[in-house]
Amino acid sequence: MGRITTTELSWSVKGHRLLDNIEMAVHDGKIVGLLGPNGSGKSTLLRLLAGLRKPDTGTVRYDDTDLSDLGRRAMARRLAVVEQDVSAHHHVNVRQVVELGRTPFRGRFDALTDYDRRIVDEALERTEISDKQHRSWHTLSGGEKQRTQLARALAQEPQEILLDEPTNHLDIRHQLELLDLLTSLDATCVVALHDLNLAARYCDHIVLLDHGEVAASGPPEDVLTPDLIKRVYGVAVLVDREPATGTLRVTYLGTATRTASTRRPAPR
Ligand SMILES: Nc1ncnc2c1ncn2[C@@H]1O[C@H](COP(=O)(O)OP(=O)(O)OP(=O)(O)O)[C@@H](O)[C@H]1O
Repeated sequence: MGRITTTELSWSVKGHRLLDNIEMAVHDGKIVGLLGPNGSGKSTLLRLLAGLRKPDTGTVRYDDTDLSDLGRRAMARRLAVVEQDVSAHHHVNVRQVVELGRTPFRGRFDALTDYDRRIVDEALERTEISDKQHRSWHTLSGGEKQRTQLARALAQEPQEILLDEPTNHLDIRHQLELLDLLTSLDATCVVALHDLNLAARYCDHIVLLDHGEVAASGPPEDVLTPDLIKRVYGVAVLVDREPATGTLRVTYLGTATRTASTRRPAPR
């Protein structure tokens, strides 16, 4: 398990600040939810955390090491990324996609070891995609592709996982299973989500983004408040606790006037 810390992280495109002064600390084994309206910067932040974009200012640290000092292979051995738009895998089956998760641990021409195969089997089982392991990638449904990508990530045996809206193609059972699975892992997770109730139920901590800035950061009960949700999303909500489980519950009452942000809108 690893710790992820960002300090004064900023990123711009053509003079427009898309992320501004992001301060975030994700502790070992915790699940941090990235929330925020469309275009608020969730995917961009995940890309910076993954080292796929270089920040203009600020740092990303994994444990005590600056991301820029971690080599690509060292990163691939500890960090798994489950992206929103799953990349196309041509002429490969599900199992071969999941086997890619073992690449950082193998030499270029090395065959899979028994250990590799066992880890791949387990990843396929935990994501309930074993029965489709010989199916061609391009024949999968959106949810099956998403579960295969998660299996590839698990096959990496990562210390940290970054997930960009991993539930968006999943039916409700698989949404709950995916988040239960993340909870059961020995890994630190940062997950971009749109569903406030799933975030309330599964996240230890929430970072709420608005126009590339942190509007609020803290435990779900501090961030998922009617005032903040109205201000950031422009939606009136009722927040209470579900009587049987005591879980925080957000009920959408309707759209409301969104408090004007001081931020400039991102470029179109
Ligand atoms: N390379 C780029 N060039 C210009 N604008 C960009 C670029 N990358 C991201 N943006 C803009 O930055 C803003 C944040 O985008 P991002 O994809 O991070 O938002 P998001 O919170 O993940 O949104 P969604 O919920 O819709 O997935 C958007 O307005 C987007 O259009």
